[in-house]
Amino acid sequence: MSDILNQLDAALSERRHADPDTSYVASLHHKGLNKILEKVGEEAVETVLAAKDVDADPASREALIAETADLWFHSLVMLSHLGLDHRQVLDELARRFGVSGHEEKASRRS
Ligand SMILES: N=c1c2ncn([C@@H]3O[C@H](COP(=O)(O)OP(=O)(O)OP(=O)(O)O)[C@@H](O)[C@H]3O)c2ncn1[C@@H]1O[C@H](COP(=O)(O)O)[C@@H](O)[C@H]1O
Repeated sequence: MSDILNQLDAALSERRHADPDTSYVASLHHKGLNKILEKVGEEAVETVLAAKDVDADPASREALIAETADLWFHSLVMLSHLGLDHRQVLDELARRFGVSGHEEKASRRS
């Protein structure tokens, strides 16, 4: 999985300073953080709406996969805009791996 994430992050760095008229990634950076965050929020809502349809219509699984890809993509653009990339997120997931969410939450109270 991280092969495509590595490739995508390299493409995001490379396209950041491209011509906004020919690069969607460059156009997002050009419009700034607020526009990128707006897209992340919009894609998150579209992902939730697509997921709600899956029980009633299994064919909408493809729409859910596409919306989730849009959400991940725009989240990667957000990280890139702020000087971060997917590796820090994967490291954080690795750090949490095997730690029960209930246990972790309880440890925050003590
Ligand atoms: N993975 C993606 C990717 N996923 C989604 N999108 C774009 O994200 C946009 C989201 O769609 P929307 O319908 O929400 O957007 P919209 O309605 O056009 O946007 P608004 O004007 O309403 O804000 C579409 O334009 C998609 O084409 C992506 N654009 C680029 N990439 C990757 O980024 C690379 C560089 O792209 P460019 O910078 O465009 O060369 C590409 O080679 C791909 O690998």
